[in-house]
Order: sequence, then structure tokens, then C-alpha cells
Amino acid sequence: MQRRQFLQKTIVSSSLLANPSVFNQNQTAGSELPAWKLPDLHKAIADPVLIRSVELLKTQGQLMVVVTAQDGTKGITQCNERMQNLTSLLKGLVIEHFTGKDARDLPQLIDDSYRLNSNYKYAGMSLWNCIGSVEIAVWDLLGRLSKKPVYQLLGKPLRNQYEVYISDFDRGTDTADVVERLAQKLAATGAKGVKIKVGGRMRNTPEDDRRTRLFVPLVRKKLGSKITIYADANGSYTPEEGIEIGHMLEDNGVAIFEEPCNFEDEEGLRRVNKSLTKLRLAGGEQDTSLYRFERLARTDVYDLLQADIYYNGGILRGLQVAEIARTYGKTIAPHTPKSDPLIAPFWHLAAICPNLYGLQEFVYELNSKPATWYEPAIRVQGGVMQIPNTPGLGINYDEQIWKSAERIV
Ligand SMILES: O=C([O-])C(=O)C[C@H](O)[C@@H](O)C(=O)[O-]
Repeated sequence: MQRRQFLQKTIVSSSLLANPSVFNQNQTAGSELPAWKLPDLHKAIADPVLIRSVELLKTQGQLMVVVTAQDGTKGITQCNERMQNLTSLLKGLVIEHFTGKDARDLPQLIDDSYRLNSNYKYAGMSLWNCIGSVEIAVWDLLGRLSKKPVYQLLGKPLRNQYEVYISDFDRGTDTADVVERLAQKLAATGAKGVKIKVGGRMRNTPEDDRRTRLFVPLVRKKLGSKITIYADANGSYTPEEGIEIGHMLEDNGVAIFEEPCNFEDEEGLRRVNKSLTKLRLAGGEQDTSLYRFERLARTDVYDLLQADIYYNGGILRGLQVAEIARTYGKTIAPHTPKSDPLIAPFWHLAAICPNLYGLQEFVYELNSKPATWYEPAIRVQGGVMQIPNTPGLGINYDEQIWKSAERIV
């Protein structure tokens, strides 16, 4: 460990020990942790932005959060597939903390949604996914009202594009077929990296194990030595198995090993990380506690934190995870296996985040056609995703889709 890192670790840990009270009246939750320095939204937008309503609508087979301001301006986000099972939390716990409030007080509204009415008792992905979906729609609203891309409200832009890897979910046993499709996806997008699945997802049957040991060398052989390979176990292994498979991955030049063990087994994951010298260990997609992210970074459970922007409560909390990682000399690569409007909040985090690691996640289906109900078409060319510089999140929906929309909440 370098001296600078050691000092940073000591400073953060001792300030936490000196200040263990999470629910200090004057603090927002987690505010004693490293935090993203958000520019003053009251300066960026001179007049109050009163939120008239927060609705959950269904259209095009998707759930959408729509936040409407007093003047009728709307902020919109598509919701991830978890939301269909979380609507009672959204309705019963979250919406009231945004309606009638000034959207420029967004950090406070997020904290109120967690802290007030004992909502924190529901803390975890279910609550934070609801808060995050509203947060993201509010950013779209603020961006549209100020006629700026969201990233300009969040901080200083550092990039207007990023390189992607193709994230593949196929755990099929016809490994030659899976590898062939991977090669076609790389050829179609120009991406220089892939993420493949190893293990069986929270289990490792003999069949899963056989497949993994055949599949990884085949991917390397077929795609060649220049392609970056990430391997995602989705929590399949015991620590011992994780170490063994990790060595096999290292022998095949794999760069990242994601969630080798159950994501809750911090000690097991730390052991795997300690035993592997060439690989970086990555994880955090199910995690939603900023204190836990701090511990995951400080105690070297992971080298790379992968908070999901929706699951973890929105763009600001994603940036806070980035700051926590940065304090410990670590990087982030958010979990974002998307190729539709769900990718939009990530664009804005990517535009300003100083410690983004390597290639970023993108899903590409062979022969997919651009959707007709929003623009721009979300595509990668030459392995690169351009970050739109249009107002809000950068997605414009066809007005027609709202005519047939069903109101869910
Ligand atoms: O890192 C990833 O992209 C994943 O782990 C993908 C997963 O399949 C995730 O999206 C999920 O569990 O639905």
C-alpha cells in the first residue's frame, strides 16, 4: 500500500469512528463519507422548480417515471424491470417526498425519501431503486428547464464519449456457438472488449464448471489476444472455487473477475482478491449502502466498484460511490447492461467522473433495429459511445406514446 493511500484510509476511517452518528439532524445520510461536490442548483436555475406530480406510466411495454413541473415541463426516465414489483414502495413511500417540492433541492429530497417516515427501514435495492428512478427523472426535468445536458449541472465535463465492452449474458452450453456470436457482436460494434458469464449464477453445478473451463480458453483463442475479457460469475463460487477459477482466468489473460462469490460474503471475496495478483476484482451491482461501499473499497474487497445507478438511488449516489472509490485510489465501472433509454443516466455520470475504469458496459443484440418511439438511436460505432449534448438526459420520446399510456401510480 502506498503512503498516500494509507493516509487517506486513516483519515476516512478515523473521521467515521469519531462521528458514528448517521442520523444527525443536520446531516444528510452518509454525508460524513467522501461526497461529490455538486454545484449549487439554486445558482444554476434562478427560479424555483415546483414539482406538480410524479407518475408511473406504462407505454411501449415499459414503465416510465414522469415528473411534471408547475409550468408543465416534464422530466422522464424509463424504469428498469425491477420496478414492476416495487410500485407499492414508489407510491407509498417515495412520491410524497418529491411532489410540491422545489426540484433544485434534489439532494435533500433524496435524503428525505430515505430518512423521513422511517423509510430507512426499507433500505436496500427495493427502496433505492424507487428513489433513484424519480431522482433520474428529476435530473431530466432540471436539464430540460435549464436547456443543458444533465452533466453540465453535475460538475465539470471531462469527456464526450467513452469506449464500451459488449456485455453478453449467454450461459449456453454450445460454447462454440456463443463465441461465434460474440465475435459477430464485436465486428458489428467495433468494441474492443467483452464480458462473458462464468459459473451458473449463484451456483456452480458440475455442468456449469465444465462449460466455464471450456468456454474461457475458447473465447481467448477465437477473439485473439488484443480483446479485453471481463468474466462475470454472478456470485457462483465458494471462495476456494473462486480462487481456482480466478487462476484459470488469469492464465487466459482475463482482466476483470466480477462477483466470484455471493455479493454478501465480503470476507470470501476479500480472500479471492488477495489470492489473485493479475486480475482486478469487481462488484457492487446489488449494493446500496454508501457505508458498505466505503468498506468494500477500504478493505480491498474489490478493486473496482460497480454500483448500478438505478438500484443505488440515482446519479448523485453513483457519483458519491465514485468519490468513495477515488479516496482509496480505486475506480468505478457502473453496472449498466443496457442499450435503451435506461443507459441515459450513465452517460451523464460518465461525462464527469474522473475515475472511470477502462471500457464501459453496453449490450448489443445481433440484427437489432433502432426503436421508433425515442431518439437518438442508441448505438456504438468504432467501439465508442457518444454522449449526447442535448438538454436533460438526452432522450426525446415520440409524443404519440403518451396517448395510449396507462397510469400505474
Ligand atoms: O454485470 C452485469 O451486467 C450483470 O450481472 C447482468 C445481470 O444479468 C443483471 O443485469 C441482472 O441480474 O439482471
